[in-house]
Amino acid sequence: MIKINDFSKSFTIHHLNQTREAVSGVSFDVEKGEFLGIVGESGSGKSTILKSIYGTYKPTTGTVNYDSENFGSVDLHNISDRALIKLRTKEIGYVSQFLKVMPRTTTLELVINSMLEMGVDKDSAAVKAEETLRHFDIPKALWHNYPNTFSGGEKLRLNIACAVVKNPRLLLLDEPTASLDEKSKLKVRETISKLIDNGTTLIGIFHDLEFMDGLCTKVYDMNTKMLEERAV
Ligand SMILES: Nc1ncnc2c1ncn2[C@@H]1O[C@H](COP(=O)(O)OP(=O)(O)OP(=O)(O)O)[C@@H](O)[C@H]1O
Repeated sequence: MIKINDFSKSFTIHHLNQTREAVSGVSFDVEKGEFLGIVGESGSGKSTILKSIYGTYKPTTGTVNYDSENFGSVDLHNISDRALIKLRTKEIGYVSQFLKVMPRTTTLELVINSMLEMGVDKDSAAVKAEETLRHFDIPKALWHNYPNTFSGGEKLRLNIACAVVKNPRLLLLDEPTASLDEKSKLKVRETISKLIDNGTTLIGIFHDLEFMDGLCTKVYDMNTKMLEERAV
């Protein structure tokens, strides 16, 4: 479903007039229904790879190919903005540690909107949104609040809720268990397990990959640049 070939990314630091290489020489592929974990030390370029799969960054060299339901096989960096938006709405989800808040949008509305943009009707979206917020232990008292005041863990749980209600074909997870307590981490693990059962393909960055033991089918190590199969 995803094929990354000889990927590298450099950033230009304009005020220093410098170019910095964030990552280079990365190649791997992920088949439909697999769960790839990316490991490596801080600053090794894990998030940069994930953001490039989401189309936020363009690679400096190499290609990122995706086998899309709507468009067939596409090079994610040679498609139109409109196609990329459609992929993000309908096919590819992204969970980061940082919540993207919308002005004057409550927590409940944020989750409902995630589904409305996919074409789900308003009543079904409202029912599913409440069910999902309950599942991720976001207290009802917070549903009508603006989430910009949420704690780190509440924001992360809301981010995951907004992504999973859309039932994406491919879900990118950037440290989805960072700052979560054991109970919330178990919820995330349970959710990932359900997504795998539903055929979702996942690529995730985890500091404690052991927590995903038994779920991860492959691990890419940024230090060795090796892809290793895992028994599940
Ligand atoms: N937009 C950017 N502009 C300039 N440098 C960047 C940018 N994004 C990332 N970098 C640099 O690229 C390198 C890789 O960053 P990245 O966030 O991908 O690492 P990471 O492995 O995900 O780190 P961590 O585990 O600490 O989150 C770092 O040195 C970072 O400073």
